[in-house]
Amino acid sequence: MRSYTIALAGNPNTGKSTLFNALTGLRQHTGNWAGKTVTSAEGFFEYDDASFRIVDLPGTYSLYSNSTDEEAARDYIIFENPDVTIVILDATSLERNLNLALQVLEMTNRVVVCINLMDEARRLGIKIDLKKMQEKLGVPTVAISARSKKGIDELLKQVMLVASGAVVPSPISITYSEEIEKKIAAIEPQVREMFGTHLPSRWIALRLLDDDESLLTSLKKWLQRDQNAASRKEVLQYGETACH
Ligand SMILES: Nc1nc2c(ncn2[C@@H]2O[C@H](COP(=O)(O)OP(=O)(O)OP(=O)(O)O)[C@@H](O)[C@H]2O)c(=O)[nH]1
Ligand SMILES: [Mg+2]
Repeated sequence: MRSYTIALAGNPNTGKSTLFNALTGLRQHTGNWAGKTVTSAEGFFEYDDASFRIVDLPGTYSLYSNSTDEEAARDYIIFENPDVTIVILDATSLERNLNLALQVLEMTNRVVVCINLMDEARRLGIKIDLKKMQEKLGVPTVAISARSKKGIDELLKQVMLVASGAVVPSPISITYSEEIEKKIAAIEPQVREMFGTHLPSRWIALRLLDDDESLLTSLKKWLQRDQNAASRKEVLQYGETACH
């Protein structure tokens, strides 16, 4: 059976845990304030002959290093490399929520945008042009009401397409000022040389330009872990050859 990992990212209070519970049958706490997710919970479900591990990340407004929540969510998306990141947006405050979506899209193209609380938006008379949003963002975009479990099937269908590689999204790419773009162009090749294609080099170059100390620490840890993994592999290979 194929198995995939999904991360759930989004602003606080957008219904991530409600969706997580609907998919896994678990009971992550939900609700205003008291229900805030503080650590990443994980659960499992099956869909279309595949098994999915799903990680409910803490809600964040951004993925810069403003808090341990933001660092945890950022590190998960960058270093754990989930097959799909679902970004959940609150349909009633899309403008604010899209900020986080754009940040995730700079980190990975394996994203499905999920607009939740559609029932609430409808009640408030808010209309959302899904097709246009999908065109602009460049990734599959679906609308759901997690609390009443509406739209979940379509969401899973899109998640499966991205997870399996049947759909390879090409997200909107943000162009910065000439000055910043020049600096990115100078740094990015070195970043790529150091981290290969495992990590998003343009995004890392941007964070380095921003002097993101916490990301630097995480990158060092990752390199260490990676080097350890490489040397473990070498030892194992050596052991195997020695045994034959
Ligand atoms: N009307 C409506 N309310 C919803 C929907 N989905 C979730 N909610 C409500 O929104 C509130 C927040 O939901 P949670 O699932 O706890 O949100 P969260 O994103 O996990 O929040 P954090 O863990 O703080 O980031 C709860 O009161 C939910 O019942 C929905 O589709 N419609
Ligand atoms: Mg939660």
